[in-house]
Amino acid sequence: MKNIRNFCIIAHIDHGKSTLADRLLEYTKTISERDAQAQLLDNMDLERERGITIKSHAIQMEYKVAGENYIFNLIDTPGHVDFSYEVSRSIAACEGALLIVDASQGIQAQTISNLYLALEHDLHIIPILNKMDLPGAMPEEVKDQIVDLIGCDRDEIIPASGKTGLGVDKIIEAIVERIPAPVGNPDGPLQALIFDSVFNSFRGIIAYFKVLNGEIRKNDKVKFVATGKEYIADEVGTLKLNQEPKSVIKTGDVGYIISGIKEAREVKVGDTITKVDNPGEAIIGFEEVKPMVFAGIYPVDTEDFEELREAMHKLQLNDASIVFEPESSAALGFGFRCGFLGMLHMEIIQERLEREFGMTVITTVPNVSYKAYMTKGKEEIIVNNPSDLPDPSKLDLIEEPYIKANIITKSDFVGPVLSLCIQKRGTIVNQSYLTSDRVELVFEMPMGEIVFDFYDKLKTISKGYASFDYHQIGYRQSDLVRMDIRLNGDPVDALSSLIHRSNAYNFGKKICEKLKELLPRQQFEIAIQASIGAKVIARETVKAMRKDVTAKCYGGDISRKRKLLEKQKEGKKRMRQVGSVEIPQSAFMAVLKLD
Ligand SMILES: Nc1nc2c(ncn2[C@@H]2O[C@H](COP(=O)(O)OP(=O)(O)OP(=O)(O)O)[C@@H](O)[C@H]2O)c(=O)[nH]1
Repeated sequence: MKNIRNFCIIAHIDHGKSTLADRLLEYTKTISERDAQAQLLDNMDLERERGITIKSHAIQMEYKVAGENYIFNLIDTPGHVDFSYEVSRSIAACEGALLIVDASQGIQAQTISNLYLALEHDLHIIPILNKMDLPGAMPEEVKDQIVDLIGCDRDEIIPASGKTGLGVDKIIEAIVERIPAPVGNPDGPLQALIFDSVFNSFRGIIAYFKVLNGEIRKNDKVKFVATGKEYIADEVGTLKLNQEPKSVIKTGDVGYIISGIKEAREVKVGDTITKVDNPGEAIIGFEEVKPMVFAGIYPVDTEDFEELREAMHKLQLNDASIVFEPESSAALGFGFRCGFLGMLHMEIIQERLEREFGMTVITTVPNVSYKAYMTKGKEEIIVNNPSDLPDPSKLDLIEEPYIKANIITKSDFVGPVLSLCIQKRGTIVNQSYLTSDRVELVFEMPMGEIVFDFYDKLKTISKGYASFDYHQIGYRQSDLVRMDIRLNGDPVDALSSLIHRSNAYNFGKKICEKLKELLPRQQFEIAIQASIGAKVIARETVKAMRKDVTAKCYGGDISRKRKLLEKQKEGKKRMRQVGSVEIPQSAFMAVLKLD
């Protein structure tokens, strides 16, 4: 145990975590340079393209220092806020963390939030100044920031470059010298923390764990505490480039278990593995991950509903964090109301549906999860879909989730960032200067306001010089109303939204204007209205027009005429009918992109 080092790498997105991890793997000869495809740790296609580590992974290295053999377990953590619970469990499995800061960018919002998580778990921090090879590197300035942030000595900071390999030897040395060995009782009852799981189509779910106490052997009868399920440990082993089966994984070490589990839902990150006889207690800190953002997903072609259902089920096999239930919409037909960890997670699912299953889908306006309390009996109702909101006359109050947002930007942009946040109903709770021209702003704001376009706007107004991170801080009462969109009097359920009363007028007006642009003229006039209850708050009109697609075909070429009519029919399939009005698919997406 004394020669094991468990550590993770924490960094803001794109500060070079994966690249540096590759260098460590090469240096310890865990992989040869030839094996090192662009970035080994991100092995999901989508991840590589997006350059975001979506799922955390772990890999073991062996290295000899001063005649002694060491085992390094590197636990990779996802960098995006949507996956923060996974980050916290990965961190809980470590004793130390490499804190990577891009020398040309300095400390960013996620550097800080991940650092706090690491400090909460008492990890030893090794600060690393990465990308020293860049001409824009500002080592002295960024060192100041790091010293200010974590209160370390200046010479504890290791200058490095994932590109040139600078500093990798120093990092290895520091891992051995500065990160403490794991502690635990090898003779105690088994307690192993699950920090991740992956799906393998041949072997089922593979759970990654760290043994805190006791040991786990092949063929042990084990129990997963939170789910209460029992399994036989068909295979345990360590994670090298591939899985290496072992007969036992002992206290302090990291490994994997395969036990014939078919569904991701049965393996919960944060759960404890113990033995059926002589069980240990659950490790504290387990939380059920809850979806934060909800949206409807509908097949473009209504006939593909069953196919979509199958695809969703398959996705759920390897991504337990997505939830869905069937719903139907007058405008869109049959589909699913899906819950996601966040906006990025939602985009990923949408993309996977397209790529892996060839499904094109319509996604409705996303919303967060609200709590409504009835006047009668104060009954609490969870509202994941605006159309589920009970009649306002029967409602006592509505609550919405709030977040604490951390924004780091240049001092030039403090004004615009402040006004954006205030416009999004945020209140500032702290403002502090990290250096003379970098400011950290802390806001409390409704989560519903950031699901739309907050991040894009923030990037635009700050010319890219703002980083943003958040965590939830509970529910607060709010003056929320349901706004409906009507076309010639018929409500389009898929366009309903829950919104703060003060924003309703503006938002309603914008949607109506946008729809006016998007609705093709039809043979009658179309009234587009935004309403709260019976009260109309905005209105636009699309004038009537008779569109004769064959008008261009003077002359009598019948085949050409037929072709045009066919084309029109094909187009119609992609339209949705509400009452008498046809709505193009793009209209459902367009509300997401309101300026
Ligand atoms: N010049 C230079 N570029 C680097 C260095 N390290 C990484 N990069 C580049 O920076 C970009 C981001 O590197 P990654 O290793 O993917 O960053 P990451 O932190 O793992 O990113 P996420 O997984 O998205 O959080 C890539 O284009 C790398 O090629 C470095 O030391 N010097």
